[in-house]
Amino acid sequence: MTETVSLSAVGKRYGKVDAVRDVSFTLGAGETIALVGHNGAGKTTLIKMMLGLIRPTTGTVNVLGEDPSSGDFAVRRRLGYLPESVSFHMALTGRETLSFYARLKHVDEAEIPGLFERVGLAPLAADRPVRTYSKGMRQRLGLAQALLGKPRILLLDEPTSGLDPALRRSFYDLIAELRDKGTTVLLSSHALTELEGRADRVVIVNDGVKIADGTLDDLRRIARLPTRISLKVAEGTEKPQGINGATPWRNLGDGAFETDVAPEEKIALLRKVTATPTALSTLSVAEPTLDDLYAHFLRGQQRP
Ligand SMILES: Nc1ncnc2c1ncn2[C@@H]1O[C@H](COP(=O)(O)OP(=O)(O)OP(=O)(O)O)[C@@H](O)[C@H]1O
Repeated sequence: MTETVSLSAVGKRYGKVDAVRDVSFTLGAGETIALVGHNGAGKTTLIKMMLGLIRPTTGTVNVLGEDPSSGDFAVRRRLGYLPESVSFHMALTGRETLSFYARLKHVDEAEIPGLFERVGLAPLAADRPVRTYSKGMRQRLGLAQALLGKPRILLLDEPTSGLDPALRRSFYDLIAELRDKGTTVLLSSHALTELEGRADRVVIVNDGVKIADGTLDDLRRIARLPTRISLKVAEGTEKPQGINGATPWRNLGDGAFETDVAPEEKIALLRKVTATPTALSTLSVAEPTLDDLYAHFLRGQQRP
């Protein structure tokens, strides 16, 4: 995978605050990465260093082969950024807003109508002042602004806050389309559940330090959290063999049972309980969620 962004031992200190400490990771072309962390964990600071808006106190940042804070405009043109709180000039229309950013970025304004379509802002909305936009519409205008100039790298800070479920879905469809075209997409978010299955990789930061980095499967392997198996015994049948075995099951009443099983024992147990399929009326297997993994890695870091 072609590397587009690389951070090596990066640190950022604001006065007495160590906002980021010794963080290293790389991002690749066509990769969607979730940057996850509590409020104040250092996510925005990391994004601003990739944009060249602030310089690291220690370490180096490399974007498309250049130092983004060197003032080289060519690199910044290839970056799209959606800040956490988008604020536009309320008196300008959506179209005027995008024209303004297109001129700033030296991008051909012919792109603008296509962008309105792409982010689902109707042509009518384009000519209305931004003050009449809903929060979701402003967010979409922000995304259109970030997409100006067909960036190779998109840095999106909390991009789906303010979007309703339907808009979130269309937002992620758009992200998938961009990824297929080779764009690097970094999404900073607290909305862990919606990132599952959408981000190729997850980078977790806490208190300025990177505490985990990998695909969801990698993180599951490292965390070794149990899988929850829940089932219901079909009425009038004997309990399946696996329920009488060594595994401790919680009896939830009404024929329902659940247990948490270690990753390496999961398949063998499933084999046992499904040996007589007619003995079960329901069966579900829940792998640890990104929320569970996040909590696990935070706990690990807090251990002395
Ligand atoms: N300009 C600044 N001056 C002083 N401290 C700052 C500045 N910017 C950020 N910080 C501090 O650096 C730390 C990291 O902040 P940052 O905004 O990067 O976190 P974040 O993960 O983006 O948080 P959130 O999810 O709330 O946006 C926080 O303790 C914050 O108070």
